Amino acid sequence: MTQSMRPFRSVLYIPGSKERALDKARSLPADAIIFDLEDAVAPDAKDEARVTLRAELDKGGYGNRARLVRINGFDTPWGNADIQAFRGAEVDGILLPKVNSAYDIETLADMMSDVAIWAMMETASGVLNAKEIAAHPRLAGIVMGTNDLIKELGAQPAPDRAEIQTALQLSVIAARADGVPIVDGVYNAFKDDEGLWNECDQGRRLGFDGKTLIHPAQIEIANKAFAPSDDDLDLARRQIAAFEEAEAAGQGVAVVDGKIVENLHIVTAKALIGKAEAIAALEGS
Ligand SMILES: CC(C)(COP(=O)(O)OP(=O)(O)OC[C@H]1O[C@@H](n2cnc3c(N)ncnc32)[C@H](O)[C@@H]1OP(=O)(O)O)[C@@H](O)C(=O)NCCC(=O)NCCSC(=O)C[C@H](O)C(=O)O
Ligand SMILES: [Mg+2]
Repeated sequence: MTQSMRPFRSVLYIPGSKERALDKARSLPADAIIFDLEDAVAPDAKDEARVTLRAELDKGGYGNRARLVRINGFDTPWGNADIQAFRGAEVDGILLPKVNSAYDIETLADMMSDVAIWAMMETASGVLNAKEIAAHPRLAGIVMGTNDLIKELGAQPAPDRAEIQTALQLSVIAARADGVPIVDGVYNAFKDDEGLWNECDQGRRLGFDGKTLIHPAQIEIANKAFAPSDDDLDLARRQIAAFEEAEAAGQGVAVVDGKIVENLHIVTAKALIGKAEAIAALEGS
């Protein structure tokens, strides 16, 4: 599946130290997995987690889910060993935490020549440099780190996320300007389904491709929230049919449900149908 068509509705973090969770993930319906060596793993478990995770990835069994490994930063005692351990591993990307500028991507690109690089957007500098980070030729995707961002801003988290709206939007704009996927941050209250749904809905309206998750129970909600609904698809098909009819009659505009439909709406409608087909292909694989 090409990067641009790959669904990223649900992106589940799994601590690299938890063998049982690493195994369970083989049967979970997440679109993508972040195998975490950073914040989900305690300092004294880092070395063992690296070995455990590499062995599990070598065993395989994760199907068509995108597999990203979140390494520790270069400025930590573990970053370099993580890079050595995952050279040549069967993964779809390496996720670098706390990226501040395109220089950080360049540094990792020099150390790992053959793997797609993803960036965590979770520092004030990173957000201010989002455009140059997204534009780096090796950058394949962006993950919001909203916990670290709130911490660094000294902000107070609120249900409407007003404190990070600007950062969320700047990051989406940067990702879209360079055509890379972007997924929203985690919802910490993993037993609060209604709160998760509302935050997924907000993320979808802002333009995110999906949401990062911390618990398997969150997958179904994110998959539903970020998939085109039956009503969306029905409207898209009716728009395409009406526009084709208008074009055949020599007109450049159609009307559906009392609203004008122009060529730009048809581009969106076809992209929506393409997304639904990519989801069906992933779920059927
Ligand atoms: C949050 C948890 C600590 C909860 O764990 P636990 O109490 O064990 O949950 P359950 O008993 O309900 O688990 C039920 C079964 O599900 C498996 N499980 C749990 N979590 C995962 C998972 N993430 N992936 C796969 N499988 C999982 C358990 O093993 C149980 O299985 P079984 O025994 O077979 O029934 C825990 O969910 C957890 O550790 N979550 C991940 C936390 C994490 O990754 N945190 C770091 C990423 S978030 C972050 O860093 C954001 C960013 O950087 C920022 O700045 O915002
Ligand atoms: Mg973080």
